[in-house]
Amino acid sequence: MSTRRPLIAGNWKMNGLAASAAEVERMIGGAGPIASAGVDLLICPPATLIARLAALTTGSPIAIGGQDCDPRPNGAHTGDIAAEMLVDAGAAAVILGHSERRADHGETDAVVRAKAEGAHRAGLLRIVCVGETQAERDAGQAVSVVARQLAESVPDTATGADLVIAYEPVWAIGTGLTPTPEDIVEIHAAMRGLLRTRFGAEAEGMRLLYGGSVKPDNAAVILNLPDVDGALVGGASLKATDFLAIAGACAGR
Ligand SMILES: O=C(CO)COP(=O)(O)O
Repeated sequence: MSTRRPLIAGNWKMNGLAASAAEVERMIGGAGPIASAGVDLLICPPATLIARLAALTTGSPIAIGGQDCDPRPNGAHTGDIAAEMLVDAGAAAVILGHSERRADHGETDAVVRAKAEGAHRAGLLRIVCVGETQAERDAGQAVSVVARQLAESVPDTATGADLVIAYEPVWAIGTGLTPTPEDIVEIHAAMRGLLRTRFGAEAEGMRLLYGGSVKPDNAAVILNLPDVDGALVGGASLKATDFLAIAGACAGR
């Protein structure tokens, strides 16, 4: 068993209104034993809820994060949010390069890398997402696509303490489909190897999350795989009971 602290992170995507605070209150209510078992918990709501939920979770085991940030610290960029603003609102982490942003907003590896530099400047934990499409997997390119994204999206400043990678195969997101355990192990082992080659001993501290249709009923199998240090959970992170069940499966490893 590794010494890395597992992380269960929830990505709420474009979901959540002020009333969602009640769900987070329920999460706080069940988080104690999970945190005591050494599992880190993070919820990444839409930007509009960061300050509210950061205030709510202060003193609890649940941290709050953003879902994106601009690379620049401030300026005339209407609608964009700097990493420093996420910190100011109470965020401790940020998700970067999610496949939905890569697809919806044309984010390239170079853009994701610049955003990760911005997050570093602001002192945020960076969760960089990688993952192949169905067509890429069918073409036998899953490992090479992830290797390229890892090489080009992760900045040289990455450390074990401030970089998390989330492997999220695009075809597994929101579909109820997941890779086989063997396929997850193959990708995570490849990622660990590439990070070791590039970052040496720092790579041992970098947490590798799996994401894509993680649910209470598959969490235990996935979270017990080698080099899986937690999960990035979409739909199931919107409900306290599901999120806590997944995190509980992690605590029980
Ligand atoms: O994209 C995801 C998390 O970032 C995964 O979403 P689902 O868990 O809803 O498949």
